[in-house]
Amino acid sequence: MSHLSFNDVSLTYPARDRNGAAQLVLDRISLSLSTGEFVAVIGRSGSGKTSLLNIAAGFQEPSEGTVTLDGAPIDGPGTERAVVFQDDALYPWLVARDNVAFPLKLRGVGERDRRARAEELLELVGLPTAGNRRISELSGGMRQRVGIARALAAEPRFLLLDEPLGALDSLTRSRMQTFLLNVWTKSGSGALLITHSIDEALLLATRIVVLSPHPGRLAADIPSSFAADILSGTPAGDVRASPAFKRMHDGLIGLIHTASPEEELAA
Ligand SMILES: Nc1ncnc2c1ncn2[C@@H]1O[C@H](COP(=O)(O)OP(=O)(O)OP(=O)(O)O)[C@@H](O)[C@H]1O
Repeated sequence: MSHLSFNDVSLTYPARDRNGAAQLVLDRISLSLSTGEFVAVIGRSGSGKTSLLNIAAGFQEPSEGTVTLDGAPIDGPGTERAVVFQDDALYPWLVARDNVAFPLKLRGVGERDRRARAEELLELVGLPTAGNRRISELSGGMRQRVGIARALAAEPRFLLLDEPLGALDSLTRSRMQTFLLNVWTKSGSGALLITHSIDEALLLATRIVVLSPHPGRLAADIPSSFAADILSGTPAGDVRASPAFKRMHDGLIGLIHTASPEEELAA
């Protein structure tokens, strides 16, 4: 089992100009994520969710504290942590298969092996016949699946997901939530999901972390069992309709309220 840990992580952005003030965005965050866990981070806009993910990805250095992978400090991006963004960021000049195979090419995997692995991954994400299709011929949901397949190609220990379903229509988003849950279970990785949707956090996560804004502080870290219900076959609609789900949903809204009373709530 692997562990990705934030140890007393703070982040301050410098003042934008001479008259501005430096901005403390994350304040002493300590949080650990293991493979086999799915942690969703929720909180008001500006609470530092994306900054937290960027630090885990190695795109942004913390001002204080460290992020460690199995005890060793990370000092930049690495193939053991794959990132999926809201915007799929695929290479439009490559067909779907070559997009998925790209990280393998970087690793020096031979053409035949990368092709076979890319086909396997496309099958895993439910696109067994899309290998030769151009990115422009794929729907938004299909593109996100290709993006997820590409993220899985390097066999990362952790998937860092920044609103990966945020740009999809609500029907596609619901389908993709169940899909993402299944792919995550099969991959054996750990997942860190940034989402604006409390509903999505409840359906997918084994733990829900709430950040309070200005500066971002850890307001709550709560276990959740609805993802296990979905994985054992309960339809998402039934899970959502259960009194326990509604109670937890209301509880999280209350928590975000308490953490940021002056602001409007997430949907
Ligand atoms: N590169 C940057 N330079 C200066 N300030 C930044 C930078 N990136 C983000 N910020 C500020 O840091 C704060 C946290 O931003 P961040 O994007 O991490 O929050 P978030 O919770 O993900 O927000 P949202 O839900 O709106 O995406 C915001 O006030 C933002 O304006």
